[in-house]
Amino acid sequence: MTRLSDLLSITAPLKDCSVRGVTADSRQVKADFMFFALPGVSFDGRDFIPQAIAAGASTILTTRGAKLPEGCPVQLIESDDPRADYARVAARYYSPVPDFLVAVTGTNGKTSVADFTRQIWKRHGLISGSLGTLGVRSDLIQTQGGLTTPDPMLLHQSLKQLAVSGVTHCALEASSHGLDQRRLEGVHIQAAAFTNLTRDHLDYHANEMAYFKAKERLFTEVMTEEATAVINIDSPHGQSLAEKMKNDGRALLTLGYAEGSDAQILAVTPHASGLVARIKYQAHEEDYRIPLMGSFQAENALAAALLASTADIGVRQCLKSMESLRGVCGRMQYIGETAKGGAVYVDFAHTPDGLKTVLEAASKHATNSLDVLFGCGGDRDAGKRPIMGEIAGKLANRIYVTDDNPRHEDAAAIRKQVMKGCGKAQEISDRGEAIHQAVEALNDGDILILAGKGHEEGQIIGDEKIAFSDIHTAKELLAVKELQ
Ligand SMILES: CC(=O)N[C@H]1[C@@H](OP(=O)(O)OP(=O)(O)OC[C@H]2O[C@@H](n3ccc(=O)[nH]c3=O)[C@H](O)[C@@H]2O)O[C@H](CO)[C@@H](O)[C@@H]1O[C@H](C)C(=O)N[C@@H](C)C(=O)N[C@H](CCC(=O)O)C(=O)O
Ligand SMILES: Nc1ncnc2c1ncn2[C@@H]1O[C@H](COP(=O)(O)OP(=O)(O)OP(=O)(O)O)[C@@H](O)[C@H]1O
Ligand SMILES: N[C@H](CCC[C@H](N)C(=O)O)C(=O)O
Ligand SMILES: [Mg+2]
Repeated sequence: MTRLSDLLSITAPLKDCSVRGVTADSRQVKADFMFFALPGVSFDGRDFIPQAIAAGASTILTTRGAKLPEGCPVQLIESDDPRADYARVAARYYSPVPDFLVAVTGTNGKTSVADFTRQIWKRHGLISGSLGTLGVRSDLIQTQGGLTTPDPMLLHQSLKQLAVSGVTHCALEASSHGLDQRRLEGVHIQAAAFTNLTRDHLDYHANEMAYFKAKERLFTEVMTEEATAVINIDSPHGQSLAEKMKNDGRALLTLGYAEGSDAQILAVTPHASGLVARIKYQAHEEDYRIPLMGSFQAENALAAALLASTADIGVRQCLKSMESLRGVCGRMQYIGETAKGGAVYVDFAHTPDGLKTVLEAASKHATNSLDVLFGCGGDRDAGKRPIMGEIAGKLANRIYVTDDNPRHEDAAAIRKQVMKGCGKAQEISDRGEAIHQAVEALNDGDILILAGKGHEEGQIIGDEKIAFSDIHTAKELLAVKELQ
């Protein structure tokens, strides 16, 4: 039985009591629960304090200045940072967790790096897992994802489930929302990686600097003092973060094309079935055959190798393991070829830089036309839409603008904003129909990238999620057999 004193330090007038559950959602409260009343984006959790009390909450933790009804027997705890307290309490509520936890942040590449890190550990005989956009992944557990960095209670519940199943090493994705909302406070992060930072989520963060500052928290406030920072220094933000880590005397491993990186990429040569990356580490140069499509994957694989090495494995051994990596679901995933010889890939590019990166990478493999099909999600950064249109206009030949997850926005209005950037595109609202037309148009040597939805198995329209998958749709069109 959990006691309040197991979850936080209590001093008079607070009294110890049993806690039968912890939640930040009044609708989940039951007798003897601890309720965290958090001001949010759509609601203010403090408005639901009466409901939580009626449902049986025995303790409420919220912002300073909150008042409970006169004579109410419920204990009130005031806090300067109730979200951080919520996460720390969640961490104490669920144990054990895997012994060695690392996290990955950055605009693009988090899922890929987390998954590759899990794979490299496995290769070295460790029982490993990953947790993020794809959900929870280990040899024994596979659950669908919701948020990239889940709500603290779900996060710690998942970490416990992994630990109980034997997982000792786990890589987590740290989203900017998650870091800003303190979802990772209380997680014992022993190494953290930074991939890159480009435009995204400016609907949520005030500007790019605020977006970066949220990501930076992983290194300056969340990871442990002794943790190693693994930083791709090819972007200005990566450079400045690495500088900061150095000045603060933190353990640091840098990577990238940049001269002076601890692990420097000297060249990446694409091949029909993958890449050859020439990497310099401690004055020694070596070619690694990485069986992944898209030259950007060399950076992700290298970040994963360095991150995995922080668990006391030699860097060189981890670098060698890049040669047995498998692609990640929905990230530059090869689906198949049409009868005429056009190749189809599904990718999760949903940011301007992601789209540019994937199209540039694919152009190295296309001997004929490079085609792209994409849309933009609703209730997300609208400013990126015309920019993505422009990028497609510059880098692709046939362009199909279609619906992504419109959520609560007018899908036609979203498409119009994308089309502003690329007049030459065909606009086809129905995504299934658009994929059909795009596949039909392929000729020998063409490459088609279906971008933006990757692994997703649904399309969110309003509050509804209808079953839809780019992967299944394309496989059906190409008559590729599903392995299940
Ligand atoms: C903008 C955002 O990030 N919102 C997240 C946040 O919601 P919030 O705290 O603002 O919640 P709110 O709905 O305003 O409600 C405030 C409080 O009142 C409570 N409440 C509400 C109603 C009620 O009846 N009773 C009650 O107690 C809520 O539980 C909450 O504690 O905290 C919630 C609980 O953890 C999340 O579910 C919710 O994610 C929403 C659904 C979401 O779509 N988030 C996306 C944008 C997100 O987080 N994405 C990132 C980025 C991915 C990437 O890098 O690309 C991710 O990590 O996935
Ligand atoms: N290192 C990279 N640099 C630029 N673009 C990348 C990189 N890695 C992946 N991408 C692009 O971003 C897409 C998403 O990759 P991934 O899922 O690994 O990123 P993520 O950061 O986890 O995304 P999310 O924020 O949605 O969780 C890929 O499908 C690819 O198009
Ligand atoms: N983690 C990203 C995924 C976006 C995927 C894209 N399909 C969309 O819906 O915009 C987000 O929540 O912004
Ligand atoms: Mg992700």
